[in-house]
Amino acid sequence: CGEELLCGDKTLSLTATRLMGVLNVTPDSFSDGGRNHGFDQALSCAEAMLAAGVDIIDVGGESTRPGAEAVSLDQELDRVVPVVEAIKQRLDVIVSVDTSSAAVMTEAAAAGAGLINDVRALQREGAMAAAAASGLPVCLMHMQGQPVTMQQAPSYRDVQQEVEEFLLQRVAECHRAGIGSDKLLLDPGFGFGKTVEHNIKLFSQLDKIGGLSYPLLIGVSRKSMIGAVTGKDVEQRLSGSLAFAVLAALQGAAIVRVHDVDETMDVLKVVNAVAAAR
Ligand SMILES: Nc1nc2[nH]c(SCCc3ccc(S(N)(=O)=O)cc3)nc2c(=O)[nH]1
Repeated sequence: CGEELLCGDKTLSLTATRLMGVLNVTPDSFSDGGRNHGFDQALSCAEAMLAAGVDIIDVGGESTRPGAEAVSLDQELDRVVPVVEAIKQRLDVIVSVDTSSAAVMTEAAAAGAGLINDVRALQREGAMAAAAASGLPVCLMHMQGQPVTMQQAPSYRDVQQEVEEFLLQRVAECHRAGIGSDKLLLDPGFGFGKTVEHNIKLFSQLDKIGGLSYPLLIGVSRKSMIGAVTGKDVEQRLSGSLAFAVLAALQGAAIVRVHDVDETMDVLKVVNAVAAAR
């Protein structure tokens, strides 16, 4: 895959595994017990993440955890756009917008977002055109079903093959819309319509998806697959999350998406230092 990603007015070097910090601006985000990230809290959180060394801050206004209800477009716009704008104006960091809605992509791009992170891989009405018009790089993620029901009965013939086929299909659609390969990242979507077994199997074969020669974005931080393996609940999943971050980086992930940025930054510095010495 290319060595650099053009993210609006900033470039992201992909020669080492990069860090994306999660900034939930939803009242019921899954990992912080619903502590409502108001505007001021969001900004100070963003500052702290930048101080920790994150390369990207991912701003999401729709909770897409299992069982999450849909959010209105206006709610999402009100939550996301002011935060993207403020971070862009005050901090020197790439802002990604975690959205599936065309209008949020357009508004966030105008407000300075440098990356579109769509858990629905541009399948919503108008999303493909909005992403193409923004000129921004896009992360295409696999999800089976929709958040409200996706964990009820996930099933695959061959999870790795089906996720790969889906992502390649979305890549072809992007090419048809004029979004070049240099603007695409792929993501298997851990926890999005998959059992723990599906997630672990998928994780063990990351190199096969990475072999598609697109940069991979990996998001397993604090997810239930860690809980299943360690027996720990969501506040106690730091060690498990760090282990998965190391394993993702060792398998060539371009970006890891995490909540615990301080700790993961140190882990990636160690992994990248050893990788660079090879
Ligand atoms: N590209 C990308 N964007 C993402 N945005 C999110 S939000 C997480 C929603 C969630 C929470 C918890 C579980 S669970 N049941 O596995 O613990 C699943 C999904 N995640 C990702 C991800 O991975 N990639």
